[in-house]
Amino acid sequence: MHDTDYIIVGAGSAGSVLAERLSASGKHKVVVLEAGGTDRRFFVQLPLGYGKLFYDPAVNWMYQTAPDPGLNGQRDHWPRGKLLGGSSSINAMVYIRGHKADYDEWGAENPGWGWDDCLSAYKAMEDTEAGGDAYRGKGGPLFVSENRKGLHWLVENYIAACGQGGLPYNRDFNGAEQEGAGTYQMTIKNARRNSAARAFLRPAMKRSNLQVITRAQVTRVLFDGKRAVGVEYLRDGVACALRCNGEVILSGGAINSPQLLQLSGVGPGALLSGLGLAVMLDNPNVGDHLSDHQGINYTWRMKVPTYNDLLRPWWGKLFVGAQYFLTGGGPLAKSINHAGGFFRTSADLARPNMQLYLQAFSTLLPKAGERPLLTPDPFPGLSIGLSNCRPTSRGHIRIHTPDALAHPTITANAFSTDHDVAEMLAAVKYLRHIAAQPALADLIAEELRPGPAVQSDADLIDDFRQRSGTVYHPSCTARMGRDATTSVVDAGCRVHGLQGLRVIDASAFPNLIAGNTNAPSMLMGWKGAAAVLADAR
Ligand SMILES: Cc1cc2nc3c(=O)[nH]c(=O)nc-3n(C[C@H](O)[C@H](O)[C@H](O)COP(=O)(O)OP(=O)(O)OC[C@H]3O[C@@H](n4cnc5c(N)ncnc54)[C@H](O)[C@@H]3O)c2cc1C
Repeated sequence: MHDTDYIIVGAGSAGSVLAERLSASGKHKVVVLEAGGTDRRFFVQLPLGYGKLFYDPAVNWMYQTAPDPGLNGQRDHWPRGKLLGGSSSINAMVYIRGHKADYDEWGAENPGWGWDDCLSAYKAMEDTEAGGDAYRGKGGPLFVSENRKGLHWLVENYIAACGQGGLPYNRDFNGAEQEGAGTYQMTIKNARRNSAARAFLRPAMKRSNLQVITRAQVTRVLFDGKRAVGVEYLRDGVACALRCNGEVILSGGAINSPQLLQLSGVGPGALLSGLGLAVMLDNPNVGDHLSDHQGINYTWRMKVPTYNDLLRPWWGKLFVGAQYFLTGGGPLAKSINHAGGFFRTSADLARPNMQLYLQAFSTLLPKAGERPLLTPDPFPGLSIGLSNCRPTSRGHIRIHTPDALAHPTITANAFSTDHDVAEMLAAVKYLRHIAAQPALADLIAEELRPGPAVQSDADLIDDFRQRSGTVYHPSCTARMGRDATTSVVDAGCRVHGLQGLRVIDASAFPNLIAGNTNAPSMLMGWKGAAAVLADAR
């Protein structure tokens, strides 16, 4: 007998939920191995601290993609959380579950993953500030803030402009309908980030049957025949091994889970043997089907003050700091995206294919020696961003060395299909359509990016290839499916062809959902845990 029943690799969105669920009964011993460290850091807890985590290697894997022809040959920066809570500890905290049709697509091939099943799991998971109803849960472990108070006043103008432009107000994107413009609900509680670690892992860490080991990077899954029996990991440079009685569960996220499978001999056989690795299972789907949302911001100089005027000067920083600490309010207590929406680029579409983000500030001009995106501009600026919901471009994750500490090659292949280019072109035109409505147009001084000179289709396309990038939702790299020739795990998240090994995180999404991916990653943890426990009986 070994010291633990389950080993969970990664304490991110899915791993935190899994750890809580698997340890809840007290019957099972669970060990979580997390490559990063604690989430008890000021800028992790402070909601608007988000910007400070973007390039911080202390909490961030800081991946870079291979040069991407779809982005004019540029490499894209891919932040991923490397700490308790994983990416839910560095993300922008927007809480979106996706469109119900996304889940019906999941369920068509994977029993138990259709909308009705996923809806009841979401409802059990949630504690929605706005109150429970047919679509929303109340009393669950995950508090979701309503985010209706203390918003920047330009949110009202934005929602009014969308209405004038034909996109009506929607009170709850996670309710009956996704389409419309409105405010985003947030994983923020009492003015602090409500990561999966805070909502799930930390309360469970009080249990004696759950052990969380930080700064422990798993480098390989150990097998006995075709059964996973443990892992090897590095902790402070020391090689360690851990074996389990039950199962090994990979929750390292959409980049690391396929990387770890490949390092363990599970993946494209020719690639692995070419690197001198023994092939445990030849499955070319491991690391394949990489899906991600691409986004771009349009930015305007405004005639009226925005958060730039408050967040840039020293006196403004002092003011918002005092406001936060004395009242728990103000811009520091919120995400950068107060509002947003979902729209269709063509009336013929059955459901929205684009997502909007309103930011009542702009970050076009980095300070000398500073990375972009960190400092508000020295003039009143406003940005509206958008990202696609169901891109057809697919990339892949592949190791290029047996060195487990090296980052894998990320080939994003952004905008590599005509479909994705055409719908993004229609979408950026729609942004200008919204900005041209009186509720916003009367307040706009000029368009700064891309600027009025960019008008032709060719120039608009070149602009988004030049300026767009990931909106941080890589998924599907160990995708779920019935057929082992097109997928990696089955509907119970079990790796096809092996025993005792599951992948439970965003890599296991059968398809990318329409919206942000923290909620569905936690859903993976919630429903994945139920599958593990069902098999333990
Ligand atoms: C900058 C940013 C902004 C985002 N904004 C939003 C948003 O506003 N709303 C939203 O819904 N989603 C957002 N997302 C996406 C969302 O947070 C992720 O999709 C989700 O957190 C992924 O969950 P996961 O469990 O798959 O992986 P993660 O949460 O990334 O967890 C993986 C964990 O495994 C650990 N790990 C990896 N490899 C190993 C290893 N070998 N050994 C041990 N541990 C390992 C990692 O350190 C990490 O803690 C954002 C993401 C980022 C990066």
